[in-house]
Parts: sequence; structure tokens; C-alpha cells
Amino acid sequence: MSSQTLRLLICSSRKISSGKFKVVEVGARDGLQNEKRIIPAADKIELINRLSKSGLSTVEATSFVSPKWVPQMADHKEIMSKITQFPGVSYPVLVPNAAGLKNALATGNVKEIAVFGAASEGFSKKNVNSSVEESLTKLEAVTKEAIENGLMVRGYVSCVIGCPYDGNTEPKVVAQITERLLKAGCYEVSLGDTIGVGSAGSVRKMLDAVLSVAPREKLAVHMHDTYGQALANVLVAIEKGIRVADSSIAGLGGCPYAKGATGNLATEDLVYMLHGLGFDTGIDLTCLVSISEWICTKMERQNASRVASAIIANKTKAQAA
Ligand SMILES: CC(C)(COP(=O)([O-])OP(=O)([O-])OC[C@H]1O[C@@H](n2cnc3c(N)ncnc32)[C@H](O)[C@@H]1OP(=O)([O-])[O-])[C@@H](O)C(=O)NCCC(=O)NCCSC(=O)C[C@@](C)(O)CC(=O)[O-]
Repeated sequence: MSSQTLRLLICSSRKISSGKFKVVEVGARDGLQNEKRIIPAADKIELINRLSKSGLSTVEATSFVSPKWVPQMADHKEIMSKITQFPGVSYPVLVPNAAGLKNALATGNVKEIAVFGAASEGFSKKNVNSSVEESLTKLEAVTKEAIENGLMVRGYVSCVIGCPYDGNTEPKVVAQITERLLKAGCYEVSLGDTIGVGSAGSVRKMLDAVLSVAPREKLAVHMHDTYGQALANVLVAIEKGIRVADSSIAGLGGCPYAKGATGNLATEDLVYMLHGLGFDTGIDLTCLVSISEWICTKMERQNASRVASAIIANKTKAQAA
């Protein structure tokens, strides 16, 4: 790290006063939705139950999307009927339309949903087969109906920095869509850098535009780590007063309709940084790392979390000594 980068980080962390920070774990949904091999429902249920015991207060569980579009999430009904819902933990599920809401409500176990829109036409068409405007109209109706049924609704905006089909995204478009989702009744909007192309400069510009129309308490960030910038981007959001970030255990994931995008920021890396800054997340990092090791062994994949990899390597060395 250069001395200039180090000075910048020290300066920005001085401005950050510690306090509570909410981590939204999206591994069981965003993390698994793009896996080619179908993960058995029993493994997903065990993952969600283990994550629920780590101190996380939100564990996104699954998606009530079309099984033809995302086969990995076809077991949504089984997941919602078999997970243990721990007190103090919420289990949002993604819902794209009225059919998804109907199916989610029919389980009797869904208390929170997440609706998702995009700031780019190309991605919206590929992801939900609708233009941005058509999709927002559907999401507004779904949000209204969900709230009438007593559910909490979170909103997502995808492609807040760039789109795999349309290129760079205008910050003012992200601001307009965020405003629409908040007006529709979403209690919070998560800003997704779906393909992980953002860096501190572009994320700062995007957040400045969004913060001109929405209070920081209603915002979260959802960073993918394709270019290794996700932690720096969350730090920019923290500087701006945002206190909620999404992440995925072991850095699993990526959207099936965003080719080339890697996983989300790893939860272990995020929590390590937040604890280093003095934030209270309520999360036990040792517990997270053991879940991370378990899921990577189960899925026979390399751990994308630098923090988990370092802690596991140290443990292995200590055991061998
Ligand atoms: C939105 C649709 C359904 C439109 O898909 P469509 O084909 O236009 O839908 P349709 O209304 O024309 O219906 C076609 C068929 O699908 C059925 N159908 C229709 N809706 C549902 C439903 N909810 N559940 C189950 N079945 C459904 C419907 O009943 C019908 O069945 P058929 O008559 O052919 O047998 C489709 O495009 C879809 O499911 N897309 C979801 C894609 C997705 O899940 N992407 C990943 C999540 S977003 C993401 O990862 C980004 C995020 C959130 O993490 C943030 C970030 O990183 O940016």
C-alpha cells in the first residue's frame, strides 16, 4: 500500500465515529443463485441455520423468482418451510412480481421481501424481461401489496456504477430509482455494484447523487469484488454515513444475468474491517470463518475471503507445530 493511500485511509477512518453497523448476509441467495451444480436444499438450510448463530441479524434466504430463469432457487418453498427462524434474525426473500409474492405469502413463513430494480435498460431486460419503467411499475405494486399483508420490503438497485450491456451508469438515474423505491414503501434501498466495476471515485459520485434525494439511514451498499475494490467502496459509504452493507460468506456469488461478475464482498473481510474501525456488528468472526471453511469444503471451491484464508492458514500452521 502506498504512503498516500495509507494517509487517505487514516484520514477517512478518523472521520468515522464507531457505533452499530448492520451486515446483511446474502450468501444463501446471491451467493448460490449462479452455481451451475444444484446445491441440495439440506445444505442451504444448514448454511442459513449456521449463519443465524453467528450474530448476523439479517440472512437473506432465497428468491421467489421463476425456476426457469434461476433453477438454483427453485427450492424456495422447502427452504422457507425448513429453516429455523431464530429470534432477532430476519430472513428476506427476493420477489420479482405478483406471482412471486403470492408464492412467498403462501408459505406463511415470509416476513420480509426484497424487490429488485436496475439503473440500466440492458440489465433490466436480461434480468427480469422488462424495461426499467415496466419493472418499477411492477415493483411498486408488489411493494404496496406486501406492505398491506404486513411484510417489510427492502429495495435493490442494480448496476449503480456500470452495466455489462450498457456501460457506465449515470448517478442521477440511480438517485431517481432509489427515490421511487423509497416512495413506494421500501424501508431501505441497497445500492448494487452488480459487476464490481466501481472504485472510490465513482462510488463517491454515485453516493453524492443518491444522498441528495435520500437520507443515509435508508441506504445500504452491495458491492461485488470483481476488481478488488469492494472494501474500499464500503469505506467510502461509511465516510458518507451509511451503516448497512451486504456481503456474502466466503465471497460466494454473482448474478446469473451479469456475465463475468464475481462474488460479493466476503462477509469475513467486511466484518474484519468493521471491527478494526471499532464498529459493533454483533457478529462473531471466528464463527463466521468456521462456516466459511465448512461451505467451501462442501462446495469444493476455493475460499474467496482473504481474512478467512489467512485465519484458516494460521490455524493449520498452529495445529501442525
Ligand atoms: C421476473 C421474471 C419471472 C419474468 O419472466 P417472464 O418469463 O417474463 O415471466 P412471465 O410473467 O411471462 O411468466 C412466464 C412463466 O413464468 C412463471 N412465473 C412468472 N413469475 C414467476 C415467479 N415469480 N415464480 C415462479 N414462476 C413464475 C409464469 O407462471 C409463467 O409460467 P408458464 O405459464 O410458462 O408455465 C423472470 O425474469 C425472473 O424470474 N427473473 C429473476 C432473475 C433473477 O432472479 N436474477 C437474480 C436476482 S437480482 C440480483 O442478483 C442482483 C442483486 C439483487 O443481488 C443486487 C446486485 O448485485 O445488483
